[in-house]
Amino acid sequence: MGIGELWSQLGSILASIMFVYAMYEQFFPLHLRRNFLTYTTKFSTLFYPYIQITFHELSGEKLKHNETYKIIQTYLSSNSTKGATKLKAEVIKDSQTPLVLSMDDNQEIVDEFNGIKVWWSANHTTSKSQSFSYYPVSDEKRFLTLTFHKRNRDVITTSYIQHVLEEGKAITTKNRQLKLHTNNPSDDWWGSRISKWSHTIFEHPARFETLAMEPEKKEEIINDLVKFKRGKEYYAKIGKAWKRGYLLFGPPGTGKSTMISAIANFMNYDVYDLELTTIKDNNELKRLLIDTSSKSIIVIEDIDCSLDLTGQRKEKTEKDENDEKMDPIKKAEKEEEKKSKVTLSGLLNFIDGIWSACGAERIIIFTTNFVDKLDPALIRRGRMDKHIEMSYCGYQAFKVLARNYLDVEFHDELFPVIEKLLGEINMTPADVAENLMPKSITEDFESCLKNLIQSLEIEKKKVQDEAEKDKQEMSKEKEKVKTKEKSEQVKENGFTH
Ligand SMILES: Nc1ncnc2c1ncn2[C@@H]1O[C@H](COP(=O)(O)OP(=O)(O)OP(=O)(O)O)[C@@H](O)[C@H]1O
Ligand SMILES: [Mg+2]
Repeated sequence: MGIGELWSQLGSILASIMFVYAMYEQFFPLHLRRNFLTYTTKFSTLFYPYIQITFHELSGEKLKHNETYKIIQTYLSSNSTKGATKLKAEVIKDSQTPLVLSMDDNQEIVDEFNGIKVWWSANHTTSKSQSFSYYPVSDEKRFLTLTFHKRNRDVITTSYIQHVLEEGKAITTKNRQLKLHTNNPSDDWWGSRISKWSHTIFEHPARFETLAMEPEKKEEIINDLVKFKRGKEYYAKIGKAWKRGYLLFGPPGTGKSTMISAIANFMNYDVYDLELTTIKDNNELKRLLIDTSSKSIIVIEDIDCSLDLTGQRKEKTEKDENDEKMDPIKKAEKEEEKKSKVTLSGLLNFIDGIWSACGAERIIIFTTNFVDKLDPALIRRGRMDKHIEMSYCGYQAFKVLARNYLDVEFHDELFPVIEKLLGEINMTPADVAENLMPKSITEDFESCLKNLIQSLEIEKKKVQDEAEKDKQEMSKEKEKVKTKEKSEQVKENGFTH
């Protein structure tokens, strides 16, 4: 029997004595009864050296589930499996560890904080009231009791409870299954009953360890993210909303989307994939933002194709040139997007307007293939705090892919050849990865490396041929100019040399 339980039993004995006393109350005058009660209460608090705090499962008039109770339960579940002898198993929704063990009723566990011992017990009471109510009320009321010594009152009520809540929240976040949200077309937002976002479980396997890029650059991004995650006090101190913007830019297939997944897994954040095309106006954009949760990444992919944000300060010829380079799917999407009335200023407000500070710990990521074409206002520092270039595959990035795809760290003969070729040829990590992938289960790693070398050589030849062609055309062009100049000279002077 734990100390908390012992004292609560002593309390019940005292209550029984008082009950017996009440039965005989008619034999005692009122003033004597009052004095007796006052002195017994004083007596018990004088000698009872412990304080108890209870946390109820249901709270408020409508008996809603109490968030604090759940958080404490999560905190205790990581300790209770060690301390309690009777455990309760529960299935938790949206958790990576669906079966959670917690201490059963009337069990007690001991916790320690800065050398101070505290006791937690799980209890319940069963009410006998049968009153009719519109809100179905459970007869059983559960609560957790925290017992500690009076002398530790300050530490427990301030630091310890705070520590329990923070730890509990962190465990909940860690065990939580990540979600990928996409915005529903506003025509479907029926009043407030249909959610603005739909979600699915986010299970992308991308990690920073499997992301192919230069190690120093990767390290820099990881450090930036860690600093951001731990930056609650810092952001409060400098008076800035706790959010950070990343702009990922680079050619198709260099890993921008993969990087977003790696960031989500690393930070343990939900992803909100914002499809601007289905948003009718700035007001809808604002409503969507308000409906996102903290600890999340809001992503706008291919911002250059989203709306006409890029076209506002762009000359027509440049635009046409981009449209030609763009793949047909993106082009069709762009046409569709023109229906939306979201404007550049609406988007800027979305990023750093006054209501973008509702909720905290959020990362906003834009991706683009054409960074130079974006409106500078959209990507200036402070909005997009970090600009990350995702580039063609270098040797270090190739080594990561070779490890991922072939489990090979080095090859004396083939790695140096690949290093040289990657120095000469631009190939995206997506293409390198495709070449490294074994084409059959019998294909060995050497053959895959040779496939890559072959593709790089074909690419090199193509580049050389094109350069040669360009050179020839240039000299033809020069020749033409020369001949033209000569014939003009002849016309002017009326003779030839
Ligand atoms: N840096 C990388 N590291 C690991 N894998 C990569 C990397 N870049 C590309 N890949 C591989 O190539 C595929 C395509 O990459 P991804 O979709 O991330 O490119 P992207 O830059 O987003 O392209 P787009 O501009 O067309 O959207 C990925 O599924 C991944 O397998
Ligand atoms: Mg992408």
